[in-house]
Parts: sequence; C-alpha cells; structure tokens
Amino acid sequence: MSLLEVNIQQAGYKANIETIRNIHFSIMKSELVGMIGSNGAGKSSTIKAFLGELPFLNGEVKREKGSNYSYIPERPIFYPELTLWEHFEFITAVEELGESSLSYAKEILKKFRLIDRIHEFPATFSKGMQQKGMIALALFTKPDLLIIDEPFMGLDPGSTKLLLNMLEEEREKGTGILMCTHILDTAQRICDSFIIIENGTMKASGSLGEVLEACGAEDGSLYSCISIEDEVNE
Ligand SMILES: Nc1ncnc2c1ncn2[C@@H]1O[C@H](COP(=O)(O)OP(=O)(O)OP(=O)(O)O)[C@@H](O)[C@H]1O
Repeated sequence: MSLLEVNIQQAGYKANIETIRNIHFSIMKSELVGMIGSNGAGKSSTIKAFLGELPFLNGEVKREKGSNYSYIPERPIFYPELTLWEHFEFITAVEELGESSLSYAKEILKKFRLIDRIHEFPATFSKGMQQKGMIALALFTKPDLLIIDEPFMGLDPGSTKLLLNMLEEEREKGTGILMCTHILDTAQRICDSFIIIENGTMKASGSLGEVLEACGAEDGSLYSCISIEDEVNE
C-alpha cells in the first residue's frame, strides 16, 4: 500500500483558472521521490493541492490510514510570538507526543548546531538557521511521510551533508519522502524515482531510466528533462 496516492485532474488558486492538471503519482514506504521542474512549473502548487491548501481541487488524494506527515515549505514559517524551543513544546503538546520527542528534538538541534539558540525567536535567525529549524521541526515528530520543498536552500555545505545523511536515515526507517529541488545532480544521485513537472502538468514520471527516456535525454542527465526557454534576443 502506498503512503500517498495523488490523482489531480485540475487544481488552482482561483475558480476557472487552472494552475495544475493531470498529475498522478504515489509514494511508497522508504521511497525518495524527486519532483523537478522549472520555476513556476507547478511543483509547490502540486504539494499544496494534495495537502488541501489550494482553494480549488478536482481530484482525489489518499493517505495511508493512521499515517502522519511533515511538510517543510519552500519559505520557513514560524509563529512570531514563540521561541524556537516553544515551537517544539507547542507541537509536542498539541500532538501529544511525549517527552521522548523533545529529547529527539534536542539531538537534531545539536547536530544542526542550533542548540545554543533555541530560546531565541526564529525571526532573528539567518536564512539557513531558519531552514534548519524547520527541518528539525519536521523530523522530530517522526513522520511516515516527509514532504520537503527546496530543502537545501540556504544550507551551508556541512548542513547539506547532514541533511543528506538524515534523509538516508529516514528512508532506512521506512519514511516516504517527496522532495522538490533544483539541485539536479544531487536529485539524480539520491532519488529512487522522479516526477517531472512542466507547465502545470506531468511531463514524465518513474525511475531515472524511465524519465530520461520519456524526455529523450540522451546525455543521461536530468538537466535535459527541464525545458529551458529560448534566450530573448537583444
Ligand atoms: N498564491 C498564489 N496565487 C496565485 N497563483 C499562484 C500562487 N502561488 C503560485 N501561483 C502560480 O502558480 C504557478 C506555479 O507556481 P509554483 O509555485 O507551483 O511553481 P514551482 O514549480 O514551485 O516554482 P519554483 O521552482 O519557482 O518554486 C505560477 O504561475 C505561479 O505564479
């Protein structure tokens, strides 16, 4: 059984304005799925659509019964009136997670070198620190499904390496992961399967070999699956 099955016929932000259409995929346990496409192709909108955050959706989304998910949006979102640590305490209380989750949170925060800053407000953090705070908040709940939009944005090389290790550990635990990224060489190296989004629809999906073939990418590179607009003549 898949952790997530998405069948979107159409979805959008405004009535009668279709932002995405005909997007169908599923995510299995321990599967790392890379969603790639140009700026504005519709990746974040696809995520918002299956999370129920778009006002208009014609389609069907199925999640495995009893499974939980974490979503790391493209831009970090925090409660302005809470310190970083209060975010962990708040989620622990709301989701009735228990003390062991808070110990796990501290472990992650130590790895990300944020432990000395947990009593500060995330709005005062650097971009990369905010991103690491969001990642820690997503992971400490031990989700079955992890959805991450541009996870490497703003991370320094050490934190990028740490995140890659953490994704691998999550996968080994059985977590299904959907990751949107423009870092195609990393995606090509670590993802089990791919969804290529272009102009609001799915251009190809499947294993690396399948998407490369569907895109006619003879050079064997995911870069060839992304259409690049003709340069504007001066
Ligand atoms: N809040 C919104 N209201 C209306 N239209 C939106 C909104 N957010 C995004 N769009 C539109 O939806 C389309 C797809 O945008 P989306 O953010 O899904 O792209 P993306 O593939 O995630 O791009 P990027 O790689 O730049 O993050 C774009 O035309 C964009 O202008």
